[in-house]
Amino acid sequence: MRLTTQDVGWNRSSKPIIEGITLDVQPGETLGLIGPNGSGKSTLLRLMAGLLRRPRGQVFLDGQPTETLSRREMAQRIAFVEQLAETSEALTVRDVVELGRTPWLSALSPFGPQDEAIVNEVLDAVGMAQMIDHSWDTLSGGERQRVHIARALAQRPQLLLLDEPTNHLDIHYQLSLLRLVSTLDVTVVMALHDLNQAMTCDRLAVMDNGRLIICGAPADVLTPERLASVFRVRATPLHDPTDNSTILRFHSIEDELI
Ligand SMILES: Nc1ncnc2c1ncn2[C@@H]1O[C@H](COP(=O)(O)OP(=O)(O)OP(=O)(O)O)[C@@H](O)[C@H]1O
Repeated sequence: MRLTTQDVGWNRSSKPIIEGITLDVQPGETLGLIGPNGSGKSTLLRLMAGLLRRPRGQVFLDGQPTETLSRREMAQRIAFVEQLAETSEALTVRDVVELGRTPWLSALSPFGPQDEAIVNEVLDAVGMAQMIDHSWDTLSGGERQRVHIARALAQRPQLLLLDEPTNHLDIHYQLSLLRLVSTLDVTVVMALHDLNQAMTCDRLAVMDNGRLIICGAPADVLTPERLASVFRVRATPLHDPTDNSTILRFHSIEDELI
C-alpha cells in the first residue's frame, strides 16, 4: 500500500507541533522515522493512523484520502503500535491478540478457524505462543510489547505503523522484530531512536523541531554534518567484516569540547 502525506500539520493551543510534512512511502517500503526527542515523530504517526484530527494537509492510502474511509476500513488497512500502548488488565494474551481480528469480523463472519490460525501464527512469530493464556497484568514490559506487535500483525494490515517498536525488548527480540518487519510484505513506517537499527530501513525520514528535514537512503541521510546539527553527536563508522556492514559508534559533541 502506498502512503502519501501532503503538507500535513498539527497544532496544540495554536502552537505548531508539526508542519508541512509531505512524504511518499512506496508499497512494501520500510521507512524509518528518526529525530531527537520531541521532534514530532509520534505526532506524525498518530496523524497517519487517523487518531488525530488534521487541521492542515491530507493523508492518502493508495491515492484515497483517509477521511473518506470509515474507522473499520481504516482498521482493515492500518495497524498501529503506539509507545506505551495500554490494554485492559483483565485480558489474557490470547484476548489481546484476538482483538486484532475485530475489523474483519461481523455478524455474518464471526471469529472462526481462520482467525484462530492467524492468531496462533502471529503469537508464534513474536515468540509468545507459550504464554497464550497468561494474564496481561502479569507480563513484563517486553512481553507486553511483543503482544501488541502480535495484535497489530493479526489485523493483517497493508500499512504497519510502529512507534519505537524495539522499546523494552531484549537484544534477541529487537533483532528478531527487525528481521520480522523486513520480511513482511507490507508498507512499514517506524519511529526509531537507535540509528544503527534505523540504517537497516529502506529510507529514513529525519524530523527536527516539527519539520521534515530530509528523506532518503540511510547513507545519504546520516551524514556527519546532519548527525552533528540534528542529533548533536559525532560518529565513527566501524566496519563489521562478518556481513560487510558499517555501524556507527557515537560520541557526544560536548565530550569533544572538554
Ligand atoms: N497533546 C499534546 N499537547 C501538547 N503538546 C503536545 C501534545 N502531543 C505532543 N506534544 C508536544 O509535541 C512535541 C512532539 O511530540 P512527539 O511525541 O510527537 O515527539 P517525538 O519525536 O515522538 O518524541 P520522543 O522521541 O521523545 O518520543 C513535543 O514537544 C510534545 O511535548
